[in-house]
Amino acid sequence: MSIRLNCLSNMARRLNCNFSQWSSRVFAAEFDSRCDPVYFALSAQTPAADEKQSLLFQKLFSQGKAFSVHAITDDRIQRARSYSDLQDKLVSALPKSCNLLQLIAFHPDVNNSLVKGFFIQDALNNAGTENMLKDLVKSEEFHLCTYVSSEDGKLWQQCVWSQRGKECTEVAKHYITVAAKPEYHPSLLNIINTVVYYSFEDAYRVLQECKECIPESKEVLELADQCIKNSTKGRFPVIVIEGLDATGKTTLTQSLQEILRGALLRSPPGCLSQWRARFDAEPPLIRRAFYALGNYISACDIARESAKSPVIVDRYWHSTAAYAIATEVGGTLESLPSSHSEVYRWPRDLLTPDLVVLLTVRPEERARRLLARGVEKTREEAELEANNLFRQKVEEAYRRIQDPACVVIDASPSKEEVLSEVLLLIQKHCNL
Ligand SMILES: Nc1ncnc2c1ncn2[C@@H]1O[C@H](COP(=O)(O)OP(=O)(O)OP(=O)(O)O)[C@@H](O)[C@H]1O
Ligand SMILES: Cc1cn([C@H]2C[C@H](O)[C@@H](COP(=O)(O)O)O2)c(=O)[nH]c1=O
Repeated sequence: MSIRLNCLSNMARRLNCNFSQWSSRVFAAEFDSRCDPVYFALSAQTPAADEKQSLLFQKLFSQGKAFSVHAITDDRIQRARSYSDLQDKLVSALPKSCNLLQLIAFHPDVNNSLVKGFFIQDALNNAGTENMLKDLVKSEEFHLCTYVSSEDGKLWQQCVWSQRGKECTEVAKHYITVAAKPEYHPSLLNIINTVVYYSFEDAYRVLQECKECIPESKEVLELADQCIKNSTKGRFPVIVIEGLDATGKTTLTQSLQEILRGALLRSPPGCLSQWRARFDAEPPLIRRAFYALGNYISACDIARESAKSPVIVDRYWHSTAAYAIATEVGGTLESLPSSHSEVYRWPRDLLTPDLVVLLTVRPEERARRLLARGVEKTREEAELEANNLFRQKVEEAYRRIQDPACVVIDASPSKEEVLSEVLLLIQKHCNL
């Protein structure tokens, strides 16, 4: 009995922590990934009704009844998974008349303060939508906001609903005001140690926290436990080949292995293959920790093999960080962290290769190669094809990673030409 009470009070504390700071958050609603989000804040005081406010209200509230839902538990694993579940539920359960947008809530300049959620505009004011959303908050992992206007329609308020016992109750109400656009896209607040991990321990900790809800984590952790920490390179060179899908990495790495009589490794390593699909289905916090640990396990193999021969690696840290950053950062290419941002730094405890080559291919040629190959695509690969902006973001993030930075090669020419150019680079950088 006392254990159950403890659990309940812990849960209340977890929920309260995010909730108590709710009214000091800024909100960003993403209407179009190519434009800036629409920012708003909350106020206990009646704000002045001016033109900026009415433009904001038009954008937010002219498309029918509006709602928002956020996953609010303090447990980061539970929050990330609840958000994913919420997305799936909303996509499948909301009526067609609803517009579903991402709505993030954050404290400007406070790292890891970002809470993800959704803003829903229901053009047909379906009564069922509100009931369905109220049902959702029953689980206590979420809270729901409804939006109401003053009688003259000049002001709007956000009402927060939370489950109290058997009732879904209104627990707070604030005016909505315009908020200034922050200096950096708010998604940058949650990059470090949320989608990009800079040490073995940080990635390891995430999977440890998942042991209960994802039993496969234990097996991945066991493999990670076996790898030697801070493994260092042997006397032979280590060459990493990076690039978007279908830029020719497999083709080139196989040729290099033959010519240099080296070992060919990849990240994530083969020993993790059986769990890859399982972790690909998890939210970024968990999925990216899996890939990060994959690099440390690969590093162990690289250390061993580079004592015997040159080592060629098909994808490594650059891929892990570039895909994570590009997926997480909303908005345009300009929203990416600036070139010298700490998000592009190399983890201090990860074995550093001698040379990293980034293969770039003209988009039309890449599309031709993807089509010619015709194998099954991951969701990300499909997105890369469909979404030119995402492709540019991944490639730009690759180019910004430092120490070691990658050497960019145009891999659009023939296989033979690409190979000889990379061999020249290897000679220059690795004394081979
Ligand atoms: N230089 C080249 N010119 C023309 N076709 C190429 C060249 N390099 C590779 N290809 C072809 O493009 C396709 C993709 O190449 P490959 O599998 O080597 O890419 P990849 O980068 O390893 O892809 P992924 O990351 O998705 O595994 C293959 O059909 C391959 O034969
Ligand atoms: C290594 C690594 C890969 N990914 C993603 C990026 C692509 O969508 C696929 C490509 O993998 P493949 O094995 O080369 O076909 O996986 C990632 O997100 N993070 C990583 O560290």
